Amino acid sequence: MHSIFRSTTKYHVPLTATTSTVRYASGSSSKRWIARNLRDPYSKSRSTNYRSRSAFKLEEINQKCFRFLDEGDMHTVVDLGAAPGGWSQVVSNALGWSVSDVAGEANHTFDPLRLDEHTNENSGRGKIISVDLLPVQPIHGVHFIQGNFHHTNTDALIRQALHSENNPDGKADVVLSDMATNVTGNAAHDSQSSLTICESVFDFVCRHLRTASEKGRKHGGVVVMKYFEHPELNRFCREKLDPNFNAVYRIKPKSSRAESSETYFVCMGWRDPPASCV
Ligand SMILES: C[S@@+](CC[C@H](N)C(=O)[O-])C[C@H]1O[C@@H](n2cnc3c(N)ncnc32)[C@H](O)[C@@H]1O
Repeated sequence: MHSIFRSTTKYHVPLTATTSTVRYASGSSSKRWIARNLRDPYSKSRSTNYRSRSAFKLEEINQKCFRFLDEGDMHTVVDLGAAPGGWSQVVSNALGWSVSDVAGEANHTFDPLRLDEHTNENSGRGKIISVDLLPVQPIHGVHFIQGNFHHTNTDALIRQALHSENNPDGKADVVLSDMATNVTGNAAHDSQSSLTICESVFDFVCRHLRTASEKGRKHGGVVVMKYFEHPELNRFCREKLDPNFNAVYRIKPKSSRAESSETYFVCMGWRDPPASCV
């Protein structure tokens, strides 16, 4: 069984805890945390499928938004804030790469630096470039870059990874961002960080996203980005997203905890980059 551990005050408690493991926890907050996870269908199913609960959010977004990841011409995806790798697993699956590593066995043999040698046996299409401050265990089809998304050298590494013989213009078909800074508990500070991330992701999109016309499809050139409510977000959406995409949706997946203000912008059909992008 694939189990992921979360640190509590005194003990490591498996997320896949069964009622028999509840006795290892101490303190009422640990008990509340375990009880919540036992009730949570997404945490339970995570033990057999994905590395993170977040993976279900992307699955749901994909289902609600024309299954954009399943389009046969979706080849190049950038996943920003990828650790521990749930979203990258969903994309790897959608692009037809083997997901045997989800069960753990392929982690020992797969070398992401030798993607070409694995192409035949896994028969996936395209490339997923995943970025995070934290390490991500190998996933088929994923080129992982450990670094700070805000740093120019990380951007240079992404640019380099995007360019290939099969992707000569070095553009991405999809940009995903589930990035979030550590929650401080200060709502004003946390939502300000979220706005800053959204603005940086938009700048990234300006540099790296393929347009709808380059794609030849109205909904081509897709961005999914997480945000937390902020008074300035409506302005950001009105000035940056609405004019530059053919459709912009705000989606709160069922798998996102109700008590969290996290929501996702799903932007489809990147128009020709605005003057402000240059
Ligand atoms: C909610 S987690 C992402 C979960 C992921 N989508 C999954 O399904 O496994 C947010 C991630 O954003 C990353 N992050 C936050 N700021 C970042 C930055 N400046 N550069 C790169 N990664 C960052 C964090 O390290 C964290 O792993």
